[in-house]
Amino acid sequence: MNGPLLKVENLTKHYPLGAGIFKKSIPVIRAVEDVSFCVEAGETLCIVGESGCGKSTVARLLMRLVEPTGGRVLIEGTDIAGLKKDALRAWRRRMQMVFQDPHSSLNPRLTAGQVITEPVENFECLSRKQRQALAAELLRKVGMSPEMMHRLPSELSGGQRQRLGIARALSLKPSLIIADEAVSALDVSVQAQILNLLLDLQQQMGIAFVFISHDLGVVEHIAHRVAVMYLGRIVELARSEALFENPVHPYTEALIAAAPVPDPTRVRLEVPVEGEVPSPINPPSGCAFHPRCPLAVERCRAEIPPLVPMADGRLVACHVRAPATGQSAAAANFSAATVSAIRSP
Ligand SMILES: Nc1ncnc2c1ncn2[C@@H]1O[C@H](COP(=O)(O)OP(=O)(O)OP(=O)(O)O)[C@@H](O)[C@H]1O
Repeated sequence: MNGPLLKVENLTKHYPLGAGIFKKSIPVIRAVEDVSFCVEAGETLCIVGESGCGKSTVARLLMRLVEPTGGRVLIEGTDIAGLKKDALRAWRRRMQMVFQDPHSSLNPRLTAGQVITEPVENFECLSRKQRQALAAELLRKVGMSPEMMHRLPSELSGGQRQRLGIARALSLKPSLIIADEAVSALDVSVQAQILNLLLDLQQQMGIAFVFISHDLGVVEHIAHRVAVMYLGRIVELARSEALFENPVHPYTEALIAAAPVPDPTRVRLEVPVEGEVPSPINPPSGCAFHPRCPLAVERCRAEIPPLVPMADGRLVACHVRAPATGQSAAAANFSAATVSAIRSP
């Protein structure tokens, strides 16, 4: 395969606030603004940021559950917006989603076996025997006993329900799984089991993940690369180790400073982020982070900083820490191309 599995170019989503008849310009919620990134086969890209920064909207745009206001999503080079019925169905097999709340995302009237085989049966007819064999195989794959196939979701624990959601996502042998806060509702020990299961499945089946989380501990455990979002925009995109060892954007630095430190040898940064996330209806001028940023200068109030490539390949949008030079600004104008430059090996 040439090029990345998933390429997102300048993706934008604005939700109109009402439909005023007399107003020429309707106010909008700027949920996602000019977001670009790629995901390689077998890679995990985590998207992090505070509540409301647009993470779930990115997930919904990737799955084409909502239409973008601008930008494109390409799977193996094909723009999903242009796909017609059959091609869209075929593409949907390749990308599956695992949701935060396995309880509400599983049909309570179907047995675990039916939940697992339902997506496949949308594409092909299975005999009773084939259904049972598939359900048993996938239950084993996610560490559950095949006997569980006769249980209803309400008869399973939270961790078992999330395993079931993963088994269902695996049934179509996807190349990419979008996991939106997939472990947030679980106890810490169950979270660790599910994360390790996802890592094992990635190794066995070469699945790529876009993993959305607000929990930096989880992200550090599983990410190859991390995109940090603030008020709809990516402000830093870097390899995971580099990001956690040496965050460059002041917002990334503050997020890491505010996270609990499981490793006692790591020195906690001093200034956690203060203040509220501003409204996405009327975001601050220039860099949206400037009202909360200890480093803000006049330029931050006036100009939106472009994502600029740094010496180690990461991308940072900050006038102070990553000022755009003539050359880097030219590269940043082609942000999608720039993002491709730091694809995983
Ligand atoms: N269907 C919608 N209609 C209007 N506004 C929406 C809609 N969906 C999301 N938003 C708004 O878009 C912004 C981004 O929301 P989104 O759910 O993507 O953020 P998030 O980072 O996933 O937050 P959380 O971690 O709390 O789920 C928020 O201001 C939200 O209120």
